[in-house]
Amino acid sequence: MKLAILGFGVVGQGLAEILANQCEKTRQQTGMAPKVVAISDFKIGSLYDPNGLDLDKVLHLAATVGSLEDYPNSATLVRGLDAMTTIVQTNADVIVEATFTDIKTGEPAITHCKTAFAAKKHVVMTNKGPIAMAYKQLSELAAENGVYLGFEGTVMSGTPALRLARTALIGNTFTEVNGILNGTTNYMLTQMEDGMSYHDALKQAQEKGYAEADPTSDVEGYDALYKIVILANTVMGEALTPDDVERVGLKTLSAAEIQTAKQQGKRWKMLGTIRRTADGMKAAVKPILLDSSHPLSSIDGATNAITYSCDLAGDITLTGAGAGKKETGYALLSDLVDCHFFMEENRKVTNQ
Ligand SMILES: NC(=O)C1=CN([C@@H]2O[C@H](COP(=O)(O)OP(=O)(O)OC[C@H]3O[C@@H](n4cnc5c(N)ncnc54)[C@H](OP(=O)(O)O)[C@@H]3O)[C@@H](O)[C@H]2O)C=CC1
Ligand SMILES: N[C@@H](CC=O)C(=O)O
Repeated sequence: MKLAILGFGVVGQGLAEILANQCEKTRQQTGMAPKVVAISDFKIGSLYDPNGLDLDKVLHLAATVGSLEDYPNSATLVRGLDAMTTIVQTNADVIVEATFTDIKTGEPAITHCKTAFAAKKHVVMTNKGPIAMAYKQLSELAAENGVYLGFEGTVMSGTPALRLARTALIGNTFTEVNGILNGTTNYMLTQMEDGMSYHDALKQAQEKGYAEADPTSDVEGYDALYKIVILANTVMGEALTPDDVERVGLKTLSAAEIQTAKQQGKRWKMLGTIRRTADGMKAAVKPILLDSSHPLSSIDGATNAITYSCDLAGDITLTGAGAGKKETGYALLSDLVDCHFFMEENRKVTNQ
């Protein structure tokens, strides 16, 4: 499995660290032996070596100088390829899409996916744009081209919120889904309950690698809205679009309201909700005041949680990291393992 990583920020580096340190363990467990052949990033630079890149050197340069310029030259090394050229002209068979999530168009990541599929390359991604804006089209294109499309990290980072619903809970109809789906705002709310200012709490969330490149996406609720749309489309089988979701940002909540709630033993949470009703699907992302008895009220920091209300299995709640370098890198690893099994299955069918 030869990988090209598009976007080498928090998440791209999170995956590279896991591959550099724990690849042997994964190989023993699954038989998967990935090699990173290309990295393409606006900020840090781009490298391609068809024989594979030295991840320890790449990660050292990223951490110390924030540039890949000093990566050693070799007869096979190519520098400076942009994302599209990396997809089309390298020998990578799996594209890892970890560029920024554009909340208006989902581009250029949607085009990255389409280009990869046309070139018969698999895609795994944490970028929410393509799945929120074009899931149906992209999943159909992937199927037509016989390639894998993985997107576990788009909702709740490395906590397997999508895989749980799409595999372990199969056979249920989800009547309602409720979740704390944004790590940044939950982290901010937790800090603000302890008296920190809105701006300091946001700054800390950014420093910890939780926030989007443009944190407006987190605090105004767009990031959680995208996740609600992804859940509706990929788990509930409902073609909801971003315009179908009511959205109220965190800024509408004052520090005084957060403190008053605390004194009353209650907590404000940015809650994402999708409900099946007699009038169709109702979806929203907004601050909601929860009693301490509510199952989602005790969720602190960058932790996320989701409750699937199932017609057969009842209410099932999953809690875990909603953001972070290692955690989101792990989400990509879990998709790569799934992709590896998909590739193995295809190989078997072709050889029969
Ligand atoms: N951080 C997290 O915990 C999580 C993040 N995600 C998603 O994963 C993706 C990556 O997040 P994260 O790593 O935190 O973001 P970062 O901003 O840390 O890294 C993204 C990197 O991609 C570069 N980039 C942007 N567009 C392109 C492009 N077209 N071609 C090449 N490089 C590009 C950026 O450069 P520049 O800065 O110059 O634009 C930046 O270096 C996002 O879509 C995010 O929504 C999902 C789950 C959790
Ligand atoms: N910015 C997002 C990152 C994960 O999707 C968040 O804070 O949850």
